[in-house]
Amino acid sequence: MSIKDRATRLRAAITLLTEASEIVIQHWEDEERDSSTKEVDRNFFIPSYELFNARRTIQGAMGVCAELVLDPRARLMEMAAVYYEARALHIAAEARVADVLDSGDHEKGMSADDLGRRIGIKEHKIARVLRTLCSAHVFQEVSYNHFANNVVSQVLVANDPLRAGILVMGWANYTASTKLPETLLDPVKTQSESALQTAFQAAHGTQVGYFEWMEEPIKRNDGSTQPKRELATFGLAMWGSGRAMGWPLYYDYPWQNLGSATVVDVGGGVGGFSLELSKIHSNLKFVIEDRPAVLKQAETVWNQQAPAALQIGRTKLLPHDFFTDQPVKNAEVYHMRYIMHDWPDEDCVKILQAIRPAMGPNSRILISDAVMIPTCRSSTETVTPAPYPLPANYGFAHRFQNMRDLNMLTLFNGRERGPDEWKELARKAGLRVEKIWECRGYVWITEMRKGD
Ligand SMILES: C[S@@+](CC[C@H](N)C(=O)[O-])C[C@H]1O[C@@H](n2cnc3c(N)ncnc32)[C@H](O)[C@@H]1O
Repeated sequence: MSIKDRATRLRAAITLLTEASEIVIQHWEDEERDSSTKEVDRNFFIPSYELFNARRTIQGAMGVCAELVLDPRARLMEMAAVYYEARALHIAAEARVADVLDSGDHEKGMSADDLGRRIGIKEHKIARVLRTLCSAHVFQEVSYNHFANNVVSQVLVANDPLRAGILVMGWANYTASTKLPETLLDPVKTQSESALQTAFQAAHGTQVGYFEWMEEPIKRNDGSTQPKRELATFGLAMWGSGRAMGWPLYYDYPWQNLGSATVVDVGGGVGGFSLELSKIHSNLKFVIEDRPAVLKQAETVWNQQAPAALQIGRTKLLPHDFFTDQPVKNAEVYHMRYIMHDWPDEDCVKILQAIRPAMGPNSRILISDAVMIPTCRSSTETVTPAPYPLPANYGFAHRFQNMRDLNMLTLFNGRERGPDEWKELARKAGLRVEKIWECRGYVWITEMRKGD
């Protein structure tokens, strides 16, 4: 790239940064004006489309600046070590550091000594873990060796679902990721599309799939058994990551037009998606389908959060294996969040084919998963690309989707899919993609209808 091209790209990125920053500042000012009348809960905040675009533009422009301005060798070395940031966050979540700091003096912070004593980690070690996170703008060091929450770490306070989401990424998933390089470089395994020949099986020394493995109890030395921590935490983690990454799903699909329709939440887990949706749209009815062990947890969650829904039958819990015929016929919605990305194509087609015969003329399948967009531009784009000089998918703003895609590859030989891949899956199952609903977050909704 010539110096002239490089300068043109950098200037264009800075112009985007400046313009998008003004939109963000305008939004802050509007929010400050409104704050006297309504309080904003950060957990449930949804940006306007303008703010959403400004945010991803800023993130994308930061990526262009990193590419053009930073020393490439140093950048690669930094990237090779970035998993330590994830480890540091994991430690902070495991030890509930955000909650402990919240119980102390918010202005002066808590000394590493005091914090270390409370959480059982030696003082200089927790200080270094937290300083790693402070450099990444999570937590703040208010004076030397004194730490407090910042606007980012504050969202972890009293937030068990979000904490669970972080822990699940850091336990079995992280361990599995250590075997991804050798699994991809193995001449046999690299050709496999099987959910039973992945880095996950190699790392955990098992023959079974992720969900079955989770349900296998751990044997204690005295011969007794205990459930895996992943099993106890997974449902909560899905709820937490759904709240963190997928809140716009409730607003960017016209649920309000569905009246008193039935939403069948296929593989619905503890029903986190349905629970939140039920609070916003009070006429919708729900059937949550999953494996029996998970539905036991769902019962506990619903009894705590919305007991009346179970009592009056507005929400039903139905054990169901989604590879077998869908038992609820003619529902308006068959919804699947974070299901299809867990499975290779062949299995996804089977899951869709098992629903299709139950569908009536007004039924639709709604798939809540990421929609992958390549970094390059093409002439047949179905999704509006980011402005020049950003990569078509906003680059840095698409990194989490790419990381999740690799997480799916690691655990299941699954994948996050792009528009053409969704169309192909639908076609193979006798369905068609009606519309991809672009939501203001990491997860979008792909709507499928019967193909005929
Ligand atoms: C990634 S989680 C998503 C849970 C839920 N949809 C959500 O978003 O919170 C995948 C879910 O699929 C369920 N699952 C896996 N295999 C299944 C099967 N054969 N039949 C029904 N559910 C299954 C798991 O128990 C788990 O709850």
